Amino acid sequence: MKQIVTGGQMKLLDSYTIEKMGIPSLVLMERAALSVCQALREEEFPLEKVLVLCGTGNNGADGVAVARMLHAAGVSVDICILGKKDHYTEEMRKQVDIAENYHISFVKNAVPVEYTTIVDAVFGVGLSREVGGVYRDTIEALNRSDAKVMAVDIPSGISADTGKVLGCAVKADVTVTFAYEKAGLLFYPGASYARKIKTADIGIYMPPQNDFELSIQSCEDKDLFRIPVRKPDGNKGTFGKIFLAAGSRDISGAAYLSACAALRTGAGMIKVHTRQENRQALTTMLPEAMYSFYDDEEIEKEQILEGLAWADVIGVGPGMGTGQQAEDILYTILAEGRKPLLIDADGLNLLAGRMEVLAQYPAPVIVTPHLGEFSRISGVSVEEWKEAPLYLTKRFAHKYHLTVVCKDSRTVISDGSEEIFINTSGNSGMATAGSGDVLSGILMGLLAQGLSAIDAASLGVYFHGAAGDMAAAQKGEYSMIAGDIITQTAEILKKRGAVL
Ligand SMILES: NC(=O)C1=CN([C@@H]2O[C@H](COP(=O)(O)OP(=O)(O)OC[C@H]3O[C@@H](n4cnc5c(N)ncnc54)[C@H](OP(=O)(O)O)[C@@H]3O)[C@@H](O)[C@H]2O)[C@@H](O)CC1
Ligand SMILES: [K+]
Repeated sequence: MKQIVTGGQMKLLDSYTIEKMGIPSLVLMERAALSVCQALREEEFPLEKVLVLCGTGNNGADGVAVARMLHAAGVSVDICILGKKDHYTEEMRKQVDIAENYHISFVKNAVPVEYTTIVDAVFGVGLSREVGGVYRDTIEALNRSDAKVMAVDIPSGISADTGKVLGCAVKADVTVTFAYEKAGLLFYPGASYARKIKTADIGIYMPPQNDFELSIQSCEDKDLFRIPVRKPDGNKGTFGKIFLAAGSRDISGAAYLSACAALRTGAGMIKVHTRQENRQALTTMLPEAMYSFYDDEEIEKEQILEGLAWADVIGVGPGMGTGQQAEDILYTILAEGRKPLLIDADGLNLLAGRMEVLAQYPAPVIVTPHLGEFSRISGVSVEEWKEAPLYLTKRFAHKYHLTVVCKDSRTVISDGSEEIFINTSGNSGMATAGSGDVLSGILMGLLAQGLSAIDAASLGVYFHGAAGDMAAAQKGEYSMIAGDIITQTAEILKKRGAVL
């Protein structure tokens, strides 16, 4: 698991390290600048003629230190400072004094096209408002040049908290970020502006007890090993039983993908409750599942109650439609279910405006809305969510005691506690029909094997994205389809099994 921070949190960690631990600010800065110089070499930046563009804060001071190190190594480098002298931080003043002692060239109006490499040290985590005036003109000229661009800490103009472009922003080729990745480097469009991210250890201290309102985490490949080990003496019951209400008249694809993904993730058994018309298709495509069917007459409440009593995990929604029967099934499950419950797709649309009914549910509930559905069930507009994705997801999860998987290019997962997750696996090829049904199946499969709701959700979303990345590597982002994600799920679990 990787720790991610907001801009504000990073500033607190900087101050804590300097004031409480006693490491001088200039020492941190020296390490920061060294890591940028090292990355310039590792990434083979063309260092024939380098421009370091600096702001007046400590990001600018990092830049001046980088220029000094390049100069000392014999590189031809110019420093251009945007902003007034009286705005310099103490560190910036100091770095400029040192650079002057080295007789480094300072230029007033840099022309970006004249350089082979540009180091962007205009704004870091201290960016506080829209970028305009000379800053905007210079950043736009930089983006038009052919120079290779290295961003110091974060591309200038990107919000460290949301990844939004504040007015305009530097398009970097590589970003060296200090101590921890900033949330704004993960969320889009920030992630596209940062391109390749390298995280440098500069000696920042993370106190064991901090007062952060949010502890932001991001899963990594090694977290896949937290998928439960398979007991050699286990039987079908050991690996969990799922009751899934899915599909509607002649719509069987979503039910198939979800049920298949749950079984491929390792669930012991699944029973699908669906419309009579799907019988032939589903029993042919997935004979491994069990089924109960309903028709026009009634939703077969007895069969639902039997399924709910039998199952360890309940799922509702994929391809179910929003008609009266779907609503009756959902509300039967909400009234009678006693096991962890996953609500997806149409199940969520049926809940819009009535979220309080979930408060009575006696076991953990996971909801998996995409951003549009989240907006419908929470009343938060998509634009509002983009301004504060972490806070708004957490607030909603906390209000209704849910585990929320808010699906977007960077899915956010929260159970309302201070620990919140941003997912970084996956690709645009996964924006394909049925991909969400596969995710719901994976989450049910992990719940069935005993993971808690937040572990199943955070790990399952990462797992789904990792399988999607493998599918894209094989089929390409254009051509991959949801079934390919299930195939690759199996490949990942095969490797996981082989390590045991
Ligand atoms: N010792 C440390 O703390 C360490 C810090 N480190 C580095 O410091 C960075 C953080 O430094 P920081 O806090 O000084 O903020 P920074 O990002 O330079 O920007 C603030 C400046 O920008 C200005 N400004 C803001 N928005 C603006 C706008 N839209 N348009 C115009 N101006 C705008 C703002 O001006 P003001 O608001 O005061 O007018 C202020 O002058 C961090 O990212 C890392 O690189 C590392 O070296 C490790 C050790
Ligand atoms: K920067």
